[in-house]
Amino acid sequence: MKIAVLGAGAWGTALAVQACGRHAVRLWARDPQQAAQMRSLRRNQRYLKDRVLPAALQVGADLDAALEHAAGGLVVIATPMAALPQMLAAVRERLPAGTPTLWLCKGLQHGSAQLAHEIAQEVWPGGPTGVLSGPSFALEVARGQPTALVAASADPAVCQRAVDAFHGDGLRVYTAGDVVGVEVGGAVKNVLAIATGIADGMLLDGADPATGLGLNARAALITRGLAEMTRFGLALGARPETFMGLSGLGDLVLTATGGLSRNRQVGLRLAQGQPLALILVELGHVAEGVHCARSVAQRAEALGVEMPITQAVVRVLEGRWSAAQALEALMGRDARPEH
Ligand SMILES: NC(=O)C1=CN([C@@H]2O[C@H](COP(=O)(O)OP(=O)(O)OC[C@H]3O[C@@H](n4cnc5c(N)ncnc54)[C@H](O)[C@@H]3O)[C@@H](O)[C@H]2O)C=CC1
Ligand SMILES: O=C(CO)COP(=O)(O)O
Repeated sequence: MKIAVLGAGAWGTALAVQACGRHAVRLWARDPQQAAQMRSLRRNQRYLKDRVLPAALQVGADLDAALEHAAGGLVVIATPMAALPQMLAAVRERLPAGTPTLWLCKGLQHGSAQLAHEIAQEVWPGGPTGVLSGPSFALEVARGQPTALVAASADPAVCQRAVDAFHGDGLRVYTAGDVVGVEVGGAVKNVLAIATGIADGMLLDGADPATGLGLNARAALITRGLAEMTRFGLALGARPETFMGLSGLGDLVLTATGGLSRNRQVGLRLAQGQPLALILVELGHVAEGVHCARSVAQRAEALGVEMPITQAVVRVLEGRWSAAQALEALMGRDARPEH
């Protein structure tokens, strides 16, 4: 199969590397200098430096050439959420016959608070599109470590194309029809990973500094966070079982507890009092939870859905609350039935 991966960050590079053993893969980087460096060093020095790029992987900065390569095969949009509308518009314009297209980004659009498939409905109505999500740190996939993903689309043929492209060689690709649920899981888990990072980074008198507020607190945040994610998703029309799957509980556990998570790292450093702007510069990668926390909170509020952990993360990100104030607010809420 001919595959174009649009976006040469950590995740796009990892999936391109994974697929190029069996398919003709072309990886598009928006920066010509980065593309040239990747071709000469056979490494993505900026975003995924630990993995040598296989000789078979083509890398370039010509978007037209990448899309032409993928005609009739598969397009994978691997940019952050912010670039999704322009990427979808490019695919629609340059591949008018319609080539199956998946996005990997996890979030809600800043401002409009739209999920990815809602953007696609506007930019490319009826296009053969879907989402590929699930618990997957790029570095582990690039190293060939076992990983399970889920491809979701209203069109089963798009899911099948994702399976044909990526299933095998250490990757399992499950399929689903619940696009809303899969996208909500991927977006909200990033916000919750910031929350657990904050909790794990806080210092409490008499507690082990290595575990911050403690393991009990972390488990409570993950569980109550899952309840928030599920409430929000159900209000948007998702199916409850999706939140027990790879893109819900699976990705939440990975990102909230895994040291490789950028969103978790943001939380850990916020708890130490570091300024957000500095954290983001030093991170050098996108942390989607930072960009979408406010959109999640706004959309939840409009739907009448309570998301107290998300609200607390928004206030900490915006500098309106310290980590200690967020803790006090969450622990001070009235008692209630669990379900
Ligand atoms: N890194 C990971 O382990 C995983 C990441 N994701 C999601 O995939 C998306 C991309 O993440 P990463 O590759 O890790 O990010 P990254 O920060 O490593 O790289 C982002 C890439 O997108 C490019 N980019 C940024 N703005 C762009 C624009 N306007 N137009 C074109 N390209 C643009 C950058 O040049 C860079 O190549 C995010 O939504 C992330 O949440 C999903 C699963 C795993
Ligand atoms: O989505 C991811 C893993 O599934 C990556 O999470 P981070 O963006 O927090 O690193």
